[in-house]
Amino acid sequence: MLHAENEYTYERITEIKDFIKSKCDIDPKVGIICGTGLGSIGELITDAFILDYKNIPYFPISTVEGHKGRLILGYIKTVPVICMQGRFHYYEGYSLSKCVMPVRLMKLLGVTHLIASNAAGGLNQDFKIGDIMLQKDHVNVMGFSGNGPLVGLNDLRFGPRFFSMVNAYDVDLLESAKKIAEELGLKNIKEGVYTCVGGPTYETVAEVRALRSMGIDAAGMSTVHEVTTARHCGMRCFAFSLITNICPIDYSTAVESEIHSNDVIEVAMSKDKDLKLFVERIVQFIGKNDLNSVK
Ligand SMILES: O=P(O)(O)O[C@@H]1C[C@H](O)[C@@H](CO)O1
Ligand code: HPA
Repeated sequence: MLHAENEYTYERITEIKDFIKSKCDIDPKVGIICGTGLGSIGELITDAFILDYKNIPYFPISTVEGHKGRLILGYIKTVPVICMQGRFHYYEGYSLSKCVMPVRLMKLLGVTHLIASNAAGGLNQDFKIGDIMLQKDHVNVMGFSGNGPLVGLNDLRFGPRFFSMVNAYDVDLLESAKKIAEELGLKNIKEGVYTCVGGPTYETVAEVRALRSMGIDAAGMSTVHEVTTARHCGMRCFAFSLITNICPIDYSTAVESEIHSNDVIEVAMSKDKDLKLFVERIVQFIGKNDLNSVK
């Protein structure tokens, strides 16, 4: 099968990078992607320089509720950061290579660490609404059919043609995040495997059962392709899912537990305080311990 050419070449993303550099002289080291309803993480940023996506050349726009569509550069506890207050999803009609363009932009701006967050449905029936699942791994179900962000010609300036996805979710960052959560007294921390479904539909009961049998703990509509792209260009990654609903695994309860996108946003926003503190401490940890560790 022939794939459409990726419009976001190295040269084009360099143009976007140069545009941002011409407006703002912050050199971000940590990139943050806010999930649905989790945009308040951006409020942590001081000396904030804010760009609406619509004012950045070649940038797509956010079309979903719960995603403001703003790029913020600034500092979290003296660590220079760049934050996407709103991400791009495949179901919005954007190709996966378009969805991940900002990750490559972050790389060209000097980012070494990515923190990705998302709202997700719990497939693991031991999970509860409001749990924070630290991602230890993912299953790239969209990739099983050859749909991935790196399909097409490879540009070695970003990374190699083939590479390992072992340690995609950096073990040291994961362990440190667990300790930070404990120190903060966050009780609802879980660990698990995430997958990205194409969306925009939520899962059928049969799909929940199938995904669960593959060892997947939470289903969402993002993150997998972002982390894949970040690893391709050598970033260290940490990701977490806020469990906004439990996916029904039984037909007898499926209808009464039917999910609505408003509930997703509401649950995400209700965890605002804990998640801001959590992200702040992780960024601080990276700033103190890890910034020079990227090979
Ligand atoms: O951007 P994320 O992955 O947090 O968004 C999730 C998946 C869908 O976009 C939306 C569903 O309600 O939330
Ligand atoms: N499935 C997929 N994506 C989601 C869900 C879900 O149950 N909840 C929030 N995002």
